[in-house]
Amino acid sequence: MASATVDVSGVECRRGNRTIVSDVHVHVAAGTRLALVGPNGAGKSTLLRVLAGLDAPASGAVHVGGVDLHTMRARQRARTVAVVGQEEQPSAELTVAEAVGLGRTPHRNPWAPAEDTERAIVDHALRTVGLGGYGRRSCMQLSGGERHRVLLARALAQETPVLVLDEPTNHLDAAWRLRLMQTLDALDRTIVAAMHDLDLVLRHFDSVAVIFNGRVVAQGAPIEVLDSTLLAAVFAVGGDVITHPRTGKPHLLLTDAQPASDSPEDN
Ligand SMILES: Nc1ncnc2c1ncn2[C@@H]1O[C@H](COP(=O)(O)OP(=O)(O)OP(=O)(O)O)[C@@H](O)[C@H]1O
Repeated sequence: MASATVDVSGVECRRGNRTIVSDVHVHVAAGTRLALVGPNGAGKSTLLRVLAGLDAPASGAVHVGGVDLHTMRARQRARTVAVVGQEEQPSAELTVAEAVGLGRTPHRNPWAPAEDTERAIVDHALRTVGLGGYGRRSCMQLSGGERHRVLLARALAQETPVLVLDEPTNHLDAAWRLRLMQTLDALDRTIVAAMHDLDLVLRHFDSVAVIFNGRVVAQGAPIEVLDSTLLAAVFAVGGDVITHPRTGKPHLLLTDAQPASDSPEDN
């Protein structure tokens, strides 16, 4: 498994007859991490579903490693992109190991019994998300954060060159947020993730694409893109990047929010 480039060219996403996101052009270099950010309802999840191959674009194309994702057969696509959705839950009827083992489906002959190497991959993925001793437990007996870590383990076990994650730090406690980011940092995979925590984006992503009103309004290195002008215009918040006095790393401190508008935007 090697990481792969992701090229999004002229993508438009629709829900029914409504255009949610249009004219998206993004290049993600192999082995790098791109964060999609934007306010609630901006279109991040809608775009991610297209980038994961779950939905077809209304126009434009997504190429992974130079191959059109939406013309791949299902098995090839599942060997190319692993995805964890925002509200996804592992099936309550499965044990933790079975739920993670689903990530191996695209690699296995469905009639073959689980081999040692397959088990080792599942065990390794579980240990990576801190659930090493949980394999035989029912998914029903897990907390919300643990269930989310099962889904991340399933995506890791899928061993795809590309990971698509919709708000992967939601449901996670403070330590696991940081551990997850450090785990993603260490992976040689191309990662596209919708993120609300802009501070984590600043330190853990190579690039950021800002979606606002269905358009990518800015993209580039997080430290350059997430300045106070953009925070005010897109997120309606004040904020500044400061350097941590001990680590020397940049942190984004949000200061205040502008009053909310309560009129839904219908386009
Ligand atoms: N099935 C649907 N049919 C019609 N409109 C939809 C549907 N799903 C989402 N939308 C609309 O599409 C827009 C984008 O939704 P999306 O879930 O992609 O936003 P998001 O940026 O991921 O938001 P959040 O940060 O709240 O998760 C929203 O205005 C939403 O109301």
